[in-house]
Amino acid sequence: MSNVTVCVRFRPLSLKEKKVHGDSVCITCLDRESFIFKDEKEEDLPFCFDRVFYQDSAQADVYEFLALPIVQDTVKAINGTIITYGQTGAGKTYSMEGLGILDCDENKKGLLPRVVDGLFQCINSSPEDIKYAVKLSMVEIYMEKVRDLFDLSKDNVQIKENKSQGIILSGASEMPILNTEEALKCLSRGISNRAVGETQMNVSSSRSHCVYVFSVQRESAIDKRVKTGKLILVDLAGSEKVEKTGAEGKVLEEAKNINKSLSSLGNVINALTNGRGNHIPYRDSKLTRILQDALGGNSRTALLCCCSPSSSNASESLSTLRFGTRTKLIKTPPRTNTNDANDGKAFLLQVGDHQIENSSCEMTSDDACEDTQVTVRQSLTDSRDKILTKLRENLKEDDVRLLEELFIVEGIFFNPSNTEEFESACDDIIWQTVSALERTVQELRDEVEELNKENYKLKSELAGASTWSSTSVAAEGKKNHFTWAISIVSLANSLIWLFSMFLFKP
Ligand SMILES: Nc1ncnc2c1ncn2[C@@H]1O[C@H](COP(=O)(O)OP(=O)(O)OP(=O)(O)O)[C@@H](O)[C@H]1O
Repeated sequence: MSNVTVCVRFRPLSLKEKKVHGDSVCITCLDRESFIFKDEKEEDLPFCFDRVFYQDSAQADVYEFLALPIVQDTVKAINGTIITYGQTGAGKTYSMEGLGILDCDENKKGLLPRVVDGLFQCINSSPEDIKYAVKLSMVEIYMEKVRDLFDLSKDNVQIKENKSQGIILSGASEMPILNTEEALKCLSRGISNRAVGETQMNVSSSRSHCVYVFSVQRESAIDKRVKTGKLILVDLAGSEKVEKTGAEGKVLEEAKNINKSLSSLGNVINALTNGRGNHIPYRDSKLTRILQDALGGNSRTALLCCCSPSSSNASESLSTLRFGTRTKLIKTPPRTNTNDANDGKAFLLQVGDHQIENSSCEMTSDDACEDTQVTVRQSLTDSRDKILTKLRENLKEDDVRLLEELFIVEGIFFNPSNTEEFESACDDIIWQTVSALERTVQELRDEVEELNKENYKLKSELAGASTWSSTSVAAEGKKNHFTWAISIVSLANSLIWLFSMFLFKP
C-alpha cells in the first residue's frame, strides 16, 4: 500500500470559463473515488484516486479525509506532509488557506486553520502526563531561494539534514504557539509578509512555493522521553505550461524556475516509483530537498491535486492527474520519531550503544561522515569497475563507453567526476541504512516495552493469585518470550555496532 494519500479536487467553473466556454466540463463522476476524464482529443480516460472532491465539495470534507488522520499522527510524533498541486487558479490556495485565515466564514475555512484547530484539540485531549510544545515556521521558495516569512531579512535560509530530525530549515524563525488563536495570528502575519515581499520583489504569490512547518514536541512526564512530530503543509506554485502563459523576461525566468522545481519533484517521484532502487535526486531543487522526508519515507503524506473542471483547461488538468497517479505509486512506510535531542554524533554513538564509546572512537560526526563517504565511494567504484570489466570482455570499447553514459543518465552509475552527485548518493545510502537500522531497533524496543508491561502485570497477578501453579505456567511462558525479545534487541544492537564499526572505522 502507498503511504501517500492522493486526492483530486475539482473547483466550480469560474465566471471567465463559463463566459468563454459555457458549462462544458471534462469530467463525468462515477463515484467518490473515480471519474471519467475527457481529454483534448475527446478520448475518455478513467481515473481512480483515494478520494475525489467534486465541484460542490465542502472544505470540512477535504480536511476530514485528507488532513485529520495526519494531524492525529503528528501529535503521536509521526511526521506528516500535505501538499496542494495544480495549475494557477485551480484552487490550491483556496483549499490550503480558505477565504482568509482570520475571521473566515466557518464553511470557507481551508486546511490550515482546521489543521491548527485539530492539533490543539488532539493536544488538549491527550493524557495529562504528556507535555507539548508547538512551533511554527513559514518559508517561501522563490527562484531557488528560501525566504523566512517571519523575518524577511533572512532571504536565503539553508536546508540541512540532521540525523535525528531529518531535513531542517536551518536558522529559520520558529514561533512558539500556545493555542489556536496565536497560531492563526502567526499564520496571518506570515501570509501578509508574503504579500509585502511580493510587492518588494514584484512577484505574485502563485510564482512561489509556500511552506508551513508545525513542529509538535511531546515529552512524557513518566520516562522523560522527548519525541517530535513535524507537520509540513506546502502550497505549490502553479504548474501550468510556459508556452500557454506566453511569458517573457522575468516572468519567463520565474516560470522556468517553477518548472524546474516541479519537474525535479516529478523526477524524484519517478525515481521513487520506477522500482530500480537507484539514486533519488532530492538535491536537485530546494523544493525536493525540503520534501525529502515526506517523499522518501518517515512521513505520512497527502497530495491534493487541484483541477479546473473546464474543457478549456483539459490539458493542464490531465497533467495534474497524471502527476497524482504517479505519486500514488510511492511506497515508503512512515515511522515514529524518537530521541529528538540527539544530534548526529549522539545518534551514531547511540546506535552502537556503549560499545563504541568503549572502543575509544574519538571521531567527530563530520569525520565519521567523511570516512563513511570514502568507504561507500570505494565500494561504488569497485562495483562499477567490475561491471565495466565484465562488459569489456564481450563488447567493443565504444559500446562500453555508450553503456556507461547510459548508466549514468539512468542513475544506475554515478559520475565519479561529479563530486556533489557522488556525495549526495553516499549521503542517501548512509541515511537510508541508518534509518532502516534505527527503525528495527525502535520496533524491538517497543516490543520489549510492551512485554515489560505484560511481565509486570503478570507478576502482580501472580502475587495475588490463589491458584498459584496454573498461573505460574502462563507467566513462565511470557517470561521466556520476554527474555527472547531482550536477546533479539541485544543481537540487533550488536549488528548495528558491527555495521557502524565497519563504516566508521578510523
Ligand atoms: N472549491 C472551490 N470552491 C469555490 N471557489 C473556489 C474553489 N477553489 C478555488 N476557488 C476560487 O477560484 C479562484 C482561484 O483559486 P486559488 O487562488 O485557490 O487558485 P490557486 O491554484 O491557488 O492559484 P495560484 O497558483 O495562482 O495561487 C479563487 O477565486 C478561489 O476563491
